[in-house]
Amino acid sequence: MNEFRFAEVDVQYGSGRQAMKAVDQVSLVVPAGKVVGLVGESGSGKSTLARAAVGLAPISAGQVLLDGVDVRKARRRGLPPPIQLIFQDPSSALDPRMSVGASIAEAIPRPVRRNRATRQAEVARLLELVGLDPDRMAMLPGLLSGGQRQRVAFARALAARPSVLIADEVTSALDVSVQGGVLNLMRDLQSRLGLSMLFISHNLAVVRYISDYIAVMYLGRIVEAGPVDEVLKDPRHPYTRELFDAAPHRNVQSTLLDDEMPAELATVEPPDPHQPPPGCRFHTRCPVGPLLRTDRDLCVQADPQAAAAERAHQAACHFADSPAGSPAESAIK
Ligand SMILES: Nc1ncnc2c1ncn2[C@@H]1O[C@H](COP(=O)(O)OP(=O)(O)OP(=O)(O)O)[C@@H](O)[C@H]1O
Repeated sequence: MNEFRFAEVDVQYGSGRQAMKAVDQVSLVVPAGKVVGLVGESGSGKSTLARAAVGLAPISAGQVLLDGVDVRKARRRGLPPPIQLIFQDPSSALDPRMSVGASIAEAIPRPVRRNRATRQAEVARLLELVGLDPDRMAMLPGLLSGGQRQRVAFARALAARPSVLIADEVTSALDVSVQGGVLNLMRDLQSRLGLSMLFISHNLAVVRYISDYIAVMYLGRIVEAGPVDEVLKDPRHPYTRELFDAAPHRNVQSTLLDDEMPAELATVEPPDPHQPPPGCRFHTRCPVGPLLRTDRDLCVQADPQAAAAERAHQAACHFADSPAGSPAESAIK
């Protein structure tokens, strides 16, 4: 089991004129035991979605479900949190004045934690699981390297025996030389423990390496999702293509429509998230719809939704299936 799902989730910050939906109607499935990579430019709402899953950002509509059950119910009942979020900066999860062992022990469920011997044994097991010598349990986190601290943060996350891990840019603050080791550890633990994982990263090569599926976020919405190789090979949303074009690893992108894409569009600032554009949110930056002059109104007026909720590879673009031709009926709400 362990199917993890965002069902039409909204997250709103502020109220009145300051109100802003950082996450808007997001539906996304992480199939049991699989990894979904979540990408999108800065400010698109990736971290907000992650934080909403663990109760750190306010869900104003929709639900986060684990095997069909609203995770807020488990939190209210005081059960061990089934979803664990690991941040970019491991220091935020570790108290610098607490030993590594004490930090991990704090997250161990009460029945195991209560007895000193079982607690120590569990801490040692968790440290070994993340490739650290159990002797390190007496050390303060400040004496460890960045990579080792991130491993301790994993151990602490795993102490609660979660079903789902959310990793938010977990390797981006690390030295390049240790990033590979930490990534391999994550992938190994995820498959060995059968965890479902949402993996947020700016690095497409890393996402491709670790993920089974990929979801692309733009201005609070998921605009494209599907099996990672399929989406990387044949991105159907113009935003996804632009994002991939900007990536240093050009082998992940399609050249579809490149000829029609004015170079300066890539530098256009994203719209104000307090006032997202009507219709398709990407139309102010999009090189496709506006070029097909007769259909421009469609992009400005109609909000494209991904076709069928469970379709394998989907893109929320009126022209997703027919970029140079007529609008794709199935993609229109
Ligand atoms: N606590 C908050 N209060 C108000 N607005 C917020 C808060 N946290 C984030 N935002 C806003 O919500 C939007 C989404 O931010 P978020 O950090 O989720 O994006 P992101 O895709 O994770 O970006 P990055 O890749 O830079 O981490 C942004 O416009 C941001 O300014």
